[in-house]
Amino acid sequence: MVAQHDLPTPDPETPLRPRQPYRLSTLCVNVENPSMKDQYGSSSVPIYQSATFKGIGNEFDYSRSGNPTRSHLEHHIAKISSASRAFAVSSGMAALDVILRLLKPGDEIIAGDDLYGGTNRLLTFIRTHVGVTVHHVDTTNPDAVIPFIHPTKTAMVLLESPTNPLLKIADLALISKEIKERAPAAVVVVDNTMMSPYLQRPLEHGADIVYDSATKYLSGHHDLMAGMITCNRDDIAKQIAFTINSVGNALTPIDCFLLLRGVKTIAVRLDRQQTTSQVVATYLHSLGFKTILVRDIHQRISDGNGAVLSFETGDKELSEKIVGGTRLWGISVSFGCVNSLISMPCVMSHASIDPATRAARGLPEDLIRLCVGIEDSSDLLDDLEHALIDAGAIALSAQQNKYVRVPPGHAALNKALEQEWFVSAPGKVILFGEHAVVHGVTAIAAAVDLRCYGLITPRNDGMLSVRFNDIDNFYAEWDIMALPWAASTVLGQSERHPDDLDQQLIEAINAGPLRELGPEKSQARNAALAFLYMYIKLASAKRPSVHFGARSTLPVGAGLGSSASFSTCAATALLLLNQRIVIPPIPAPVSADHPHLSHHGRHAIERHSVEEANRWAFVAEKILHGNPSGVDNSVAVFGGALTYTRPGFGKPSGMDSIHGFGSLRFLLTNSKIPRDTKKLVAGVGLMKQEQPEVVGAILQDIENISTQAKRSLADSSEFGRDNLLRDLSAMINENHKHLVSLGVSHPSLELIREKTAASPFNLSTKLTGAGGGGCAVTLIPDDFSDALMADLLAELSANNFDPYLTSVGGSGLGILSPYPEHRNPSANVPQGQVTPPETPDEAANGPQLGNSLRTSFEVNSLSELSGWAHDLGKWLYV
Ligand SMILES: Nc1ncnc2c1ncn2[C@@H]1O[C@H](COP(=O)(O)OP(=O)(O)OP(=O)(O)O)[C@@H](O)[C@H]1O
Ligand SMILES: C[C@@](O)(CCO)CC(=O)[O-]
Repeated sequence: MVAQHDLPTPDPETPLRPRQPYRLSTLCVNVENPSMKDQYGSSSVPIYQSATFKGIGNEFDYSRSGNPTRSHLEHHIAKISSASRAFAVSSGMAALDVILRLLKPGDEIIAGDDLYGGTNRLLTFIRTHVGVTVHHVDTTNPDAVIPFIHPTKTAMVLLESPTNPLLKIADLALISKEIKERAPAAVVVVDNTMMSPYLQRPLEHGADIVYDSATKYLSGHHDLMAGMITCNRDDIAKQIAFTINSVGNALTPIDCFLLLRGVKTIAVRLDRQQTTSQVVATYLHSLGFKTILVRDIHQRISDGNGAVLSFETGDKELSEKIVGGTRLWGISVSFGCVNSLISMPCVMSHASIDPATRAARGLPEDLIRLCVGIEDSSDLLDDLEHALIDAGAIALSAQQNKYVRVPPGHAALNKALEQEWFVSAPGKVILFGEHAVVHGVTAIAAAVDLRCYGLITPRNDGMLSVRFNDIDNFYAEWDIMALPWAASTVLGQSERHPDDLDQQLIEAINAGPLRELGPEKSQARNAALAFLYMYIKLASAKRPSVHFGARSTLPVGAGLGSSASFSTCAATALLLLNQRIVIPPIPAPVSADHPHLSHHGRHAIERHSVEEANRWAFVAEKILHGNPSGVDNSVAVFGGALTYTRPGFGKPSGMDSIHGFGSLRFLLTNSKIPRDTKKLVAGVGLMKQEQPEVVGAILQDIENISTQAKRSLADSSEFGRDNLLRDLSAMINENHKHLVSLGVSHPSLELIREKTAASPFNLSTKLTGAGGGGCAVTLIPDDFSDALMADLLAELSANNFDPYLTSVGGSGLGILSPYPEHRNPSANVPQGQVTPPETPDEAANGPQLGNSLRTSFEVNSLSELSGWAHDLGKWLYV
């Protein structure tokens, strides 16, 4: 029914091919009004920015009563709304106000129960000030409306369909018919803002008056406020024109111009917005969020679903996080703009409805409303996904290789930026193949029962800090914004670190945050460099303010892989913080008798996460060691005992776990001679360059030892325990000799060898790790008596060495479970605001967070550390 204001369809050129009337999307673009031709033929309707018009008895005299730009707009909106008349006023609420002035005291209104908050507010006002009765009814059910219809008193029925934000649908056609039959004088009024005339024209379905907040889809750009009223009844039109003229709330000429301009693109905007909102709804639905979509009856009445959708998260606080975490989706009330918007109706657009009424009307407090714009749908999904991840609403499941919804109760656990992450990794002993492994030879190594621990604690002051208790209690802090971000090449969220270190970033860190650390602080400087390098590479998007602390029960720099276990802790903590790895939601236990996470937490970290941790630990090792083989970090991450062959030497590489190692007893003796792995490794490299044949032969011999040791360990049950121990002893001596030839022993290590080899001990010893000092490893036969051992320990201690009996092959990387049900409530964690006794000055230590593990972590004695960590709760291991 667009007859009166239809664009003239040209006469048929031939009777055989008559022209069709223009379709709606064409009508939307053509704003011409044949009866208001512009005197200059302007293509765009001019703005008649004039309050008055000269002359007597002309069409326009005063802009409150009429203005040419407004007439043009009203003609156009009537045309696309199947209306005979349209009126432009200053806002959607002004439109409703004008319509409600049709009522008189004693009249009754039947209105929906899920109305826009502003509509409710105005209805409440007229109820109390005008004496009109308002019945709120579930208009999705026409049967619920009928009992409230009074043949004479019902003066108006006010409908929204779909409703905002619950998208409830009213059968406009059926309700209009029922009303006309039962209360012929009542007018049916529809708020069509959610649809716009492009998608729904309620006048075609029996409504008497339709109004739109033209601030939304009609204009489309959120750059004006306007309301449109359309109708087909002259009697009503006359009253509306009278009210607008009397009240003076007609739309200004410039806003009429903007609205005319905006409406021309409504078809393309809404077509795209609808397509994208379908994509977004499908995405949210696939993640398992309760997503509200328009459907059913609506299909019969409208031409589309619109571009507003809602979803529930199950947790109001979580919803607030998601809404606050988007960047492309602007947090804003209102909808219908070319830009996408996100909001929480209960705290924003519908906050004016009291919570009890909201609850009674079924408006969930956690509901998130999405108003889809015309941006690229991939960008919108990407932004939404980031917000869901950051809020902890979804998490990566390596098993399913996709993001999955985190059960609402557990969402808080994955708020990685807000919680502490406590990790640990073991040191290692290399039995065969150190140094040679750098040059492609297979090494045999195992985890020892001494560990490094790393703790990341959130700060909230834009600072980043580290404390290395084991390195003269080193503490440093930096302003995060002042870190050399510009020097770093950015890595995508799932991108791997390239093989080569970013030298530009290393130089920038050394010249910037670390510039004041002289050579005497090289240990702390290197550790801080590795940490800052990974922090900048991994945190470029979020830049969280945190404190990182590392402590080790391992001797630092003594050949037991302290750097690899430190690297593993720092890398893993940063990966967890930045959600590059996640601890997947715990599945519900199958039964009380078979809870998950048994097996002492083993295999509780997904493979993909473990490999990612190992890759980044290797990056840190490169910073600390220059040219590491990767054996140390692989043991620190995977634990157990393994053979390791570095890639790139034209033979099979990788690692294999070996068994039979765990039953062996070793004595580790720290010579306490400081040395530098980086220099020692570089020294062997130089020797290889200068004497390739000599070194080549040594490397080949070490390879033979590793191969034979591996075979002996694998076959030990067949050849007997005694043979195994004898073979290993011989190979230990032989491997050590080769290390001496490579120039990496030290007189103190030779002394340890001499002492342990002497009668009555008769033991085999070799240096382990990089040598040059550090530790020696001695194989202890099964029949070595306690008394002999006591003598040996006394002898070594008397020579100022630190002997230590260890077991090997234990757990690799561990992460303290983030799930509260795994935490030990009786663990010694201080409550409330705490200030460590040794570090009273907040300025020098950063602010302390309540209930943080940090204080205990830093002040516990070294001997208490591992017991305390163990008692905190369940540790998840590789
Ligand atoms: N607990 C720790 N806290 C801070 N930094 C540490 C810690 N443990 C190791 N590091 C870093 O690692 C460096 C020690 O690495 P180095 O390679 O010299 O010893 P190692 O790893 O124990 O020996 P190897 O590599 O021969 O097994 C330290 O100088 C420091 O930079
Ligand atoms: C010396 C070395 O072989 C072991 C250091 O623990 C170096 C390495 O493999 O990276």
